[in-house]
Amino acid sequence: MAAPIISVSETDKLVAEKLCSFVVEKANKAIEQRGIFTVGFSGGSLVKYLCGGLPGRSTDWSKWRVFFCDERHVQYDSADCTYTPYKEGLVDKVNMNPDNIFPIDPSLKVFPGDGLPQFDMLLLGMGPDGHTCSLFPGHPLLEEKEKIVAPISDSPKPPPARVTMTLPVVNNCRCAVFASCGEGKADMVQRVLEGGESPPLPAARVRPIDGELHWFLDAGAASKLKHKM
Ligand SMILES: O=C(O)[C@H](O)[C@@H](O)[C@H](O)[C@H](O)COP(=O)(O)O
Repeated sequence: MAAPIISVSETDKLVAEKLCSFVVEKANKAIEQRGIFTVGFSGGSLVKYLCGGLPGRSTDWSKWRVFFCDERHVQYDSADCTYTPYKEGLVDKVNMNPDNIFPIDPSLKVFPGDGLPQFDMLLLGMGPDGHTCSLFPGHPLLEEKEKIVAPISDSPKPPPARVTMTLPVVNNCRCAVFASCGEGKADMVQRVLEGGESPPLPAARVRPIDGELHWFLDAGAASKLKHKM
């Protein structure tokens, strides 16, 4: 398991800029090597970073396949939906074929465990409690080993009903990327990256087995790290 590669930028705008350059660089390498780039998006601030920074970049969007690390169990027209702002803020803007973005189907109830998919990249956020995807501290889903996607009905972060990738899928990716900004995340970033807690916080459990792990932070979120980058 590779050690996390931490990049600190002064502001969240610079984080988004650096993050999007990194995503496109990895996408173009994947397309060159395997003809396709499979990526998972998360909700929260990442929507703003990616929709703000990806349109206009030089990549073959027809080779992208977009999935979701987690999604709220709401209809597509709900303000809580993660898919819709990406559809409007990225897919439609770059004329990506809508057939190449795979929203969670809210009508599905069971997510049978298939073979473990390997994503080229999973783009993750971290909540103030150290959650990532919809995997929350102390939640039994953290121990899920069979399902590749699982429902949760008691998310402490509203809305309560969500579906999420599980850790076996997340840790099977080629490259896991966190983007976290703001002083409000500083304590948790320090605990996740330097705390070595047991049991580990959800975001600290993201350690791709054969993949890379990157953290893009702004100065605020990195301000409590003891080992300055
Ligand atoms: O749909 C969601 O709620 C997200 O997938 C969630 O895991 C998010 O990434 C974190 O809560 C961080 O969100 P912020 O970066 O906005 O704090």
